[in-house]
Amino acid sequence: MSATVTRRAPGKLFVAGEYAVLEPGQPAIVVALDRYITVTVSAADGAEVVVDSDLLDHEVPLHRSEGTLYALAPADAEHVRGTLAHLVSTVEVIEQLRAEQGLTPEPLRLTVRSRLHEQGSKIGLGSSAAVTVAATGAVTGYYGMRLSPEARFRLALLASVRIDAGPSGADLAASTWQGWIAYRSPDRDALRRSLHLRGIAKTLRAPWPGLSIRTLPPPRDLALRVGWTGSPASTSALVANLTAGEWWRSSARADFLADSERWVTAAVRALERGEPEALLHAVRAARHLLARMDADAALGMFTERLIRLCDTAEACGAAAKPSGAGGGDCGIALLPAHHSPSALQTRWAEAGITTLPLQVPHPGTTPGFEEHHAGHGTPADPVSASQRGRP
Ligand SMILES: Nc1ncnc2c1ncn2[C@@H]1O[C@H](COP(=O)(O)OP(=O)(O)O)[C@@H](O)[C@H]1O
Ligand SMILES: C[C@@](O)(CCOP(=O)(O)OP(=O)(O)O)CC(=O)O
Repeated sequence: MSATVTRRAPGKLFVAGEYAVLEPGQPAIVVALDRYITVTVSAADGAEVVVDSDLLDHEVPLHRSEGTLYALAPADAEHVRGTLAHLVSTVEVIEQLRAEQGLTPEPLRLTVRSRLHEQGSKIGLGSSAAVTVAATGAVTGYYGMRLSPEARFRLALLASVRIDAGPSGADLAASTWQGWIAYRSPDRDALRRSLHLRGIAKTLRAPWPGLSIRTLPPPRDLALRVGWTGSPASTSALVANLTAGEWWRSSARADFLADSERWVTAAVRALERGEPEALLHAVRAARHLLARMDADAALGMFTERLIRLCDTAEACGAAAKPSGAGGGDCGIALLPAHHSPSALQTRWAEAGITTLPLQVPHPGTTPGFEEHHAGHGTPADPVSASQRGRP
């Protein structure tokens, strides 16, 4: 009998700095929420790797060839680079790291259960990050690799970058450390090049200029409320539109980045100093900045429903904004303690917005994340970290 390892990782929302954080070194604030994806790894039977995800109606058996996973059944090939892409890339990255150290892979069975979807539809809390972080923890745990949270975060970002160097990784940081996080992204294109040129271990150990991750105190005297528009949005389509458009190459982008840095920094300072009024002001400024960018770039971030979500929350005394890429998904409101959450919930319901009953989990208390630590620079050396064949 082999050991079974289970890890869970939470979803997240952006508080400020979305889009700007795509630029290496630009800051954002993200927050983890208490809806999780759980990944369990055990010994596979009948195939080298078997994936059982609740996004598919059947298990997918895979085989390995030179560090890459392939579907055994031709009909499953689309899933390997589609629905299962994040899981598959995570396993490949970890096994390639082990291969660089002369360690052979084991038969693996991955079982994935998500609370980040409702009736097969994502609710906009970052399921790709949660599944990648949970799978990184479960697979490295199964292989007996004792890695720091930063090493696991870096592995998760490399798994993500192999699929698409676009995403900033802020969601992976929130999912890894939980609580409120200040994040600046590394250059993901450079990481991708480094993976090709130098392999996994050297890339993990190298400095990642631009990357910074810091835990923040939660806001004082303000409640975070989450409103769901009910319509899923495609982050990758919105980001692709923005980066392909004229605005991306205009001077307006540089102004946007400077203003975003200013307001995210103000929000970070307000959190650190426990100044609710300053935080509300910064969140409102971040909303208006995004609205201007949206109009200038003709992006489609602020849908009618997201505007209603924000305006209704403001009328109830909160500061509100869309969270993340927009175009649907969720918005957030920071509601001063002396205002009624039930009044906001009622007004949101009248405006067609569902209040999601979410809380921010306390950092470090969730099984699977041993430390409440976020740092800069290089992680604990993942290569010399103790590794066994199987626990
Ligand atoms: N339950 C799950 N099982 C396997 N993979 C998942 C699961 N949930 C999410 N994923 C991965 O995350 C991807 C969704 O990412 P994305 O479209 O960016 O949504 P989100 O905004 O929720 O992150 C899926 O295509 C899949 O690769
Ligand atoms: C535009 C962004 O800065 C924020 C997107 O945030 P979302 O929360 O919309 O993303 P998903 O996790 O895919 O739901 C892109 C990024 O940071 O990668």
